[in-house]
Amino acid sequence: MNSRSYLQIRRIIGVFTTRSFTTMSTRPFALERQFAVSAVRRACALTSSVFNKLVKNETLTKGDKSPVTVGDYAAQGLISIMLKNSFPADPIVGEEDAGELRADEGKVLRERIIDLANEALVAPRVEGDKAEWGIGPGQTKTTDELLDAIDRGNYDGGRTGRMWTIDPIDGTKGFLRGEQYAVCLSLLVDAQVQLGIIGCPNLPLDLSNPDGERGCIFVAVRGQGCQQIPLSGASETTLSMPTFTPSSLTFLESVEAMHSSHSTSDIISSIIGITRPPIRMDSQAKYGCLARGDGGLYLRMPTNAGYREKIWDHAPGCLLVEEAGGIVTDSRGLPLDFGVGRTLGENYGVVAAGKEVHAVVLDAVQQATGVKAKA
Ligand SMILES: Nc1ncnc2c1ncn2[C@@H]1O[C@H](COP(=O)(O)O)[C@@H](OP(=O)(O)O)[C@H]1O
Ligand SMILES: [Mg+2]
Repeated sequence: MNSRSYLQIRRIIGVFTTRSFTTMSTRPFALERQFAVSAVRRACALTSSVFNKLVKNETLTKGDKSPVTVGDYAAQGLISIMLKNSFPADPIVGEEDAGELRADEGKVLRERIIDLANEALVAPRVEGDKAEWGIGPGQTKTTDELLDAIDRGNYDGGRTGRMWTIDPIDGTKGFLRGEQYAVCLSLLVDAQVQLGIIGCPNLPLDLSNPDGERGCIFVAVRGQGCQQIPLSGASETTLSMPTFTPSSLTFLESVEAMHSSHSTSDIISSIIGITRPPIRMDSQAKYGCLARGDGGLYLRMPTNAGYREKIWDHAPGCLLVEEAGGIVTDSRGLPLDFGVGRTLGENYGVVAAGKEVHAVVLDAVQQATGVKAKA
């Protein structure tokens, strides 16, 4: 066989295998999963670039949150543009809206955001990316198109139909500290999370080796398990939560004591007999870590009775843990309800743990907080 016909055969095989994976797959939500991995990978590259350009190399005045604002808007714009091209009928519950950017005072931020979003949109396509998603060379968008895309995140949520949630930079405080943050996306159908995905550009693949390789995507489709995909391009692994005894648990919790009461977690921990110090980490990276076996327990105990948890802060992570074999409830033992609207409604905290220990932990949570079990 001459080299030309060999190359032609290789091309045909290549086309056939790509098509058989993307369009002939019968797995539910196969296209959505492929899309979500592509969108989150691109958004992770964007947020890493924001960190390197605007946080690491600029002297920020204390309290200056502009880099995270730029990253938040640009990443939501990027994902929303891709969603509009891919699943145009699906509404979006996104953390950001473009109101402030449209005002004259928003001009400087707006220009930075448009540049960053366009830079991310035109980056070359990699395996799994589709041109029809609006990505690749030449796919720049105008300012109005991007602002409109950001504003597509204003859906009110609810109990019926398909909808996506976007948290473009979850763990904004961790992002600014150069620690953990996550790009989070989920697909809900009739208030059930069917697909959850979070990209964690700074997360060590192995928490016990913090100087080792960093950066991964966690993805789960309901009924299809939870996988970890290294951002380096190495192949994915399926995750399952190991079995813990109550006293062998280490609990994961927020770095910010305003987001989750450290003192309540301490009381719960001593009731259970946990002796190890907590792993404190920003963002939904906690759910991904729990799914892959780090710690065994994630506690989020309310600090402010008036605060309503947002659905984009929990929908993706919740499915990751459930698909890895864990249980996620509130402090009453009820499943998190993603059908109330943009928030989880009444705030009763989050208790995420392995099947074997969840009941013991829940009992300790109820003793410590006085919250009553479900009727
Ligand atoms: N008082 C409060 N109680 C609980 N969560 C809060 C809160 N104030 C803000 N948050 C949420 O906590 C998220 C971060 O969670 P964590 O502490 O686990 O990193 C924030 O997401 P953003 O960083 O996307 O704004 C924000 O939505
Ligand atoms: Mg968030």
